[in-house]
Amino acid sequence: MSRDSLLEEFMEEVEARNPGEPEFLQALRHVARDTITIEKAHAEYARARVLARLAKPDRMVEFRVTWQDDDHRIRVNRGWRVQHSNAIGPYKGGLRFHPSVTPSILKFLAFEQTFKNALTGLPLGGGKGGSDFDPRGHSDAEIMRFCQAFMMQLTPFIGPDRDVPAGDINVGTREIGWLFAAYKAQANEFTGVLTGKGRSFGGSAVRVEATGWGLVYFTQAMLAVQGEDIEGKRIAISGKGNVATHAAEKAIACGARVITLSDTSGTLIAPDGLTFEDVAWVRACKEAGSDISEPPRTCNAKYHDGNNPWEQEVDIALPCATQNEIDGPMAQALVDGGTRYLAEGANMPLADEAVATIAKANITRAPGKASNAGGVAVSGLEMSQNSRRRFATPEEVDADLKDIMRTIHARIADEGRDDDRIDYSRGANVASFRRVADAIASMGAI
Ligand SMILES: NC(=O)C1=CN([C@@H]2O[C@H](COP(=O)(O)OP(=O)(O)OC[C@H]3O[C@@H](n4cnc5c(N)ncnc54)[C@H](OP(=O)(O)O)[C@@H]3O)[C@@H](O)[C@H]2O)C=CC1
Ligand SMILES: O=C(O)CCC(=O)C(=O)O
Repeated sequence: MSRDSLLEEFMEEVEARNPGEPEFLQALRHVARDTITIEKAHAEYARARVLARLAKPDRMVEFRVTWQDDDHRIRVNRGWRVQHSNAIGPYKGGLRFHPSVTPSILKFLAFEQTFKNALTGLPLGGGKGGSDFDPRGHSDAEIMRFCQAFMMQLTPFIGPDRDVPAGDINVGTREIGWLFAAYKAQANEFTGVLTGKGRSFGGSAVRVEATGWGLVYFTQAMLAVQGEDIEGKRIAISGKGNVATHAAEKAIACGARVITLSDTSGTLIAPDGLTFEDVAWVRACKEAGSDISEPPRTCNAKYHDGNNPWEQEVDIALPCATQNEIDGPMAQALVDGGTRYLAEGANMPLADEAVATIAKANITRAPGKASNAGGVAVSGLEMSQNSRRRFATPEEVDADLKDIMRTIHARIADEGRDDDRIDYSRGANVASFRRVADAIASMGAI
């Protein structure tokens, strides 16, 4: 049977079992396409039915989150935790609070997380969770009460050796503090049950910066293969959150010119490059819950309506906002603008049509499960620091982060090398699949 026939047979069954879950099926298909023949060729993997097992999360809990707003009215949201796989370590992955959150989105994120975490080389399984709660328009007190109510429901399912959540969209250090306090009060124990904590109560240095910085370290490794350097390169970045702003700052510090940042309303375009002060203002907008439509007079950028930062002439694109943010026409705009490298800061930021357009144009593309793994890698280091009860310095953590990103690059480049080009996506899927599959195949039928 050809690879395509094997894939279609496999996907047909999975699609029948997961109707109405397009994001989950999209992520699954990418991984299955690269690994289905590996499973077939490896008797132990085939016997263990690794792909069929990974096509279903170990467990998924859904709960009601009931909380009270400032007017004492009862509000009701939905919450979930998807525990995808603990084959190589406790479930690990972020929490997202956003009105777009659905079971399909959390299942795709948890699925990707299992493979990403395997690439870090650390003992971390994969999970993801969140709620359809929209923090926009709510007071700080309301967001705090929501976090407390959410953790009331989540507490029985997590623990430092069971499942260790962290932040994701709209869940930053502040929310982790409120979630941690609620867990601590209910469980009556102080453990490293969450990562991304404040430094004063067990958080790791550099966790806040790690995803964006790691993305730049990975990009530098990709460029080095071609004998190039990030200095002087023009970079388009989407998003205005944690990943986008820290990637922007690190890129500027390395001598690159960051031409864009964006949010759901519009895009900042700075033909000569944003400054550190500009990025700090963008971060302040995110923290204040405001948009970026009115940059200060000192800002190097002009604001444009519409969230499309991809029409500029740049060397490198770093999508750092959300899944499927780049569609086919946006990808074509990147091609037309001369982009040669794309590294994903967000999880699955390219729609299928965009993946095909970027591949056809021979743009070197790093998949999020590799290029944005720096965040969860430092989360893994935070877990170790919590267990040892000893903390590393920012310099030590940054050195470890660099080392992890370079090692991920080297492993997946090795796995994805094809004559004179590297298919980083295939490399990442195959390298992570082997690690998870080896563990699953060693554990019998459970
Ligand atoms: N935080 C982390 O450590 C990690 C995050 N990621 C991934 O990175 C991505 C960003 O996460 P993070 O930075 O933490 O989230 P944040 O909540 O800090 O920021 C997300 C930002 O993205 C903006 N945004 C959403 N959709 C779009 C869009 N279509 N176009 C432009 N901007 C958009 C939002 O704008 P607005 O303010 O208008 O809503 C928001 O400001 C997600 O895919 C996440 O899963 C991956 C690895 C680790
Ligand atoms: O640090 C973590 O555990 C989660 C990071 C995350 O959610 C991600 O990598 O997408």
